Amino acid sequence: MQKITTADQLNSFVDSYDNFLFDCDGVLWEGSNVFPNVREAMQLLRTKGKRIFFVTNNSTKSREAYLDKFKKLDIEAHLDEIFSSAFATAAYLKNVVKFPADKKVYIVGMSGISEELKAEGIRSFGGVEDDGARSIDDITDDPEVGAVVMGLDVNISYYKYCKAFTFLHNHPERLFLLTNADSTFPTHGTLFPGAGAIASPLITALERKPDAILGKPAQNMLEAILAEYSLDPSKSCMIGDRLDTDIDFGNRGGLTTLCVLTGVTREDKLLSDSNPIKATFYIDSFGDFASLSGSALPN
Ligand SMILES: O=C(O)[C@H](O)[C@H](O)COP(=O)(O)O
Ligand SMILES: [Mg+2]
Repeated sequence: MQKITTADQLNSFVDSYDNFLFDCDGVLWEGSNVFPNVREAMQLLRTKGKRIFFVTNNSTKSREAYLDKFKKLDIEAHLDEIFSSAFATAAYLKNVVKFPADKKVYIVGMSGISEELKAEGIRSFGGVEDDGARSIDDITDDPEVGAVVMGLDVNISYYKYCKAFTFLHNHPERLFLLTNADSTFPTHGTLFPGAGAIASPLITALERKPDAILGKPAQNMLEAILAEYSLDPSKSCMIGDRLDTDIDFGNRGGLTTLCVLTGVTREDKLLSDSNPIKATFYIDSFGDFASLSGSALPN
């Protein structure tokens, strides 16, 4: 695993690939805080004619909402470049499961999931509608439920767990899907519980594992991107901050991988003998693409 620290190493790295797939949280930004020189680094790649894709496990926003975020943060992005675990989950229900029209999905998560399901013509309920303090007294089963989908939910509650449990307990025929299983969420200058941590209480209560987890490292999104854009994996690089999602995702797909140290992974963890997931390369930050090549803004 080589650390990129010089202009020559960076130029040789960038010139070796045509396509760059970016994780978002922990690579480009933390919340709405764009890391230094990210805009300039992204512009450098686009100026060199590189194909850019964004592949996020964050299911709280739809692709449209992510496009708005990119615009607000002044980072060039196009809708067909954006892939999220909410999108992957909706596509899985539509194209793989062939989810029946007379069934609906109960969501524990945020608007990204309901909006992507709606875009695929799949009926859903719950999500942000169930936010706030609610009584569990009136929770009953609903025979129309065909699946429960869980993702990062910053407004999680016992009420939501009870509803999801009710729809899945003693109903093995109903699908239990996670948009992603990230253990932590890099935000507010620290780490908070992630989507995987949010799902654990329900998994424990049900004594049942999810039927599918659609985000990275699952290959669903990568297969969709490679096929849709006829990308050559050997000329493609996945850039991420989490080893068990981003880097594993790229390694499994035969891509080169670059780990950045601005998110959840620390250099000592990355380099430790106990770490089973190795990246091809690593770098302190994606913004170093600009600072090393001399196209960074002055501090
Ligand atoms: O808990 C989560 O959902 C993840 O921490 C978060 O969404 C990761 O997003 P990504 O780093 O894949 O953009
Ligand atoms: Mg990340």
